[in-house]
Amino acid sequence: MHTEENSCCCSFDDCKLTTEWLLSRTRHRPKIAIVCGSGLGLLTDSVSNKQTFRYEDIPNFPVSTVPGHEGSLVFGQIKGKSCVFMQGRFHLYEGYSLCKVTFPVRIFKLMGVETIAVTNASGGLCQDFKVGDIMVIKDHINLPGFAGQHPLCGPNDERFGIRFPCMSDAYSKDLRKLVLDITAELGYSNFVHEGVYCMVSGPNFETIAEARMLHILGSDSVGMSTVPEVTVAKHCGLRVLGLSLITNKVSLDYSHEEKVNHEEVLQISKMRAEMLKNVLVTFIARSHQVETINNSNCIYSNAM
Ligand SMILES: O=P(O)(O)O[C@@H]1C[C@H](O)[C@@H](CO)O1
Ligand code: HPA
Repeated sequence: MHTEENSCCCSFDDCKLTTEWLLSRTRHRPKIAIVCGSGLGLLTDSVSNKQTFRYEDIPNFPVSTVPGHEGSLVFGQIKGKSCVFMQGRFHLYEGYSLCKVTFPVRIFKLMGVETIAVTNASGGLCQDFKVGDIMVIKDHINLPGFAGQHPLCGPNDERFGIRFPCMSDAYSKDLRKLVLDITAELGYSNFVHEGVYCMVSGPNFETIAEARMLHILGSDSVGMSTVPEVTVAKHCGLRVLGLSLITNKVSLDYSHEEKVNHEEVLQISKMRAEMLKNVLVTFIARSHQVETINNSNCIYSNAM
């Protein structure tokens, strides 16, 4: 039920205030935003002219509570392109509403960002995937959304986007093609796949029966993030790229003895972050090759 109490804590005015706060403190005007998944904060290593804001210092921003999520917004340049990195994201299981979880995406939109690259760590359900592989997300299943945990529930603010956004093309086909070309050029093709990501709320990892169900439903990997951010990004007309690092194989078999844990997820992420960074650096340098979309969803058209 929608009441004042559970109404959106991130109104357009809240977003505007945060955006103006940031724009008045940085000269960077990024067109690309990158969300770093668990253990993937190292993706900012190649950024020059860095300017970092701790989340706790930014008005209205949530703070990171999960190990492997540093909690900083990093502005800078990669190959001359202005970008902004979320070094650490927010999750439903931390107790944040999905409105808070996705708040930074709307800030990026209001700052003038056009493309968002969302990364995550996930468990591989597809039996062909190996630990350390990269999955280019081609589609997702919003499992919490089926149960009403959805970032767009509540009054719709048309300044961000339309009431009933289409999600059949949430992950830009052109950006996916660009990344597949880049990974081929880098010689990574053997461990890069396209696939479907399924979001669960977490924080527990899946039971065997749940994992089997997700696999039958068509999920190639499972994780606890990304989908709300992508949904809000698509709602406000951002171009989306999603990259998932397969940090563990999800067990579909009761005889499987290995037990997944967050430390292992972080360890694999850190091991493979360099590879993902090479992909993203080239992607940032070349993303202008893909035409900017005609943003028909969002009437708030430019940075302030
Ligand atoms: O932020 P992401 O989706 O990369 O984090 C994954 C999902 C959980 O937060 C955590 C489990 O180890 O990693
Ligand atoms: N399940 C859910 N989330 C995850 C996993 C997993 O196996 N690995 C990393 N994030």
